[in-house]
Amino acid sequence: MSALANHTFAKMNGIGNEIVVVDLRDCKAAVTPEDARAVASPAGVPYDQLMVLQPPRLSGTEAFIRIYNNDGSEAGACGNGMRCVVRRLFEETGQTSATFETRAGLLNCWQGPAPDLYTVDMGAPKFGWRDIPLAEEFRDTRYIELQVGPIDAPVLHSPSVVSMGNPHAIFWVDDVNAYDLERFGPLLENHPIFPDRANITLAHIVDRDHITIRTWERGVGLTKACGSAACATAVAAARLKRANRAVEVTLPGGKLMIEWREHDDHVLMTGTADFEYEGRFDPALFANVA
Ligand SMILES: N[C@H](CCC[C@H](N)C(=O)O)C(=O)O
Repeated sequence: MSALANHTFAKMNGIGNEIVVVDLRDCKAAVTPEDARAVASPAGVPYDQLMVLQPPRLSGTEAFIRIYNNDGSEAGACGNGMRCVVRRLFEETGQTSATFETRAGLLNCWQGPAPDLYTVDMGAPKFGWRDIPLAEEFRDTRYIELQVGPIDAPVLHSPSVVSMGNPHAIFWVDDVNAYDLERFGPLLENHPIFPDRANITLAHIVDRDHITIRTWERGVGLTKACGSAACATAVAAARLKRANRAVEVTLPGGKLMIEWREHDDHVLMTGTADFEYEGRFDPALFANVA
């Protein structure tokens, strides 16, 4: 029987990124990729990421969080999902700050700078080709040799690559809506240069304080928002010296404030998180899951 059968969940969203939060801290069983796919099935609850709270493994942390994409794959980071988890927990407990463990490391989160805003310290970005990871060595990950379209007239080319606990490729363009991301997204997500696949973002630097993005998410597809992509893009733009270290990022579903802090190299992501409804998983959903 699935750990999720009959369990309650919260359907939330982080500026349109569809999130399901499940608290399994009272339960030893873990969620499997098959469970995650069953939840995403037509009879289930539509989501981009399923955020599962498991019992804490480290003292001082609230939970060990596992993050599933709707294809059942697991992600090391999900910025929008973390804000949803944080809002849910803070409303239950009255806390205003907390630390969580994810596969990518420890995340400090707090309410603020306004009551409806939540900030996640996403940790330090990584730029090494093995860290991202890339299949072969690239010394300068500010631009890598990768393109789609005709060889002498590429449609998209030379992305910046960054790990925010998950892999991101950012293509710099003049208009994020001028490209068929549904067509190029899957090609780039699954390109052999990305052994763990990658989240694919189109980014337009409006000015030094403002960037617009659109993202094809690994394991999901087009989403209204991807928090870690906003972080990766802000960092990549600052690294190219084309934007300030604190920027506003506009995504199809809303906006996020991103700051790449100088003193500790950490990236802070601030935005809203919305609660939609609560439910209980129908055990029939998992009938075919071993
Ligand atoms: N929506 C997420 C990212 C999900 C990550 C994922 N698609 C992957 O890396 O596999 C965010 O707000 O950061």
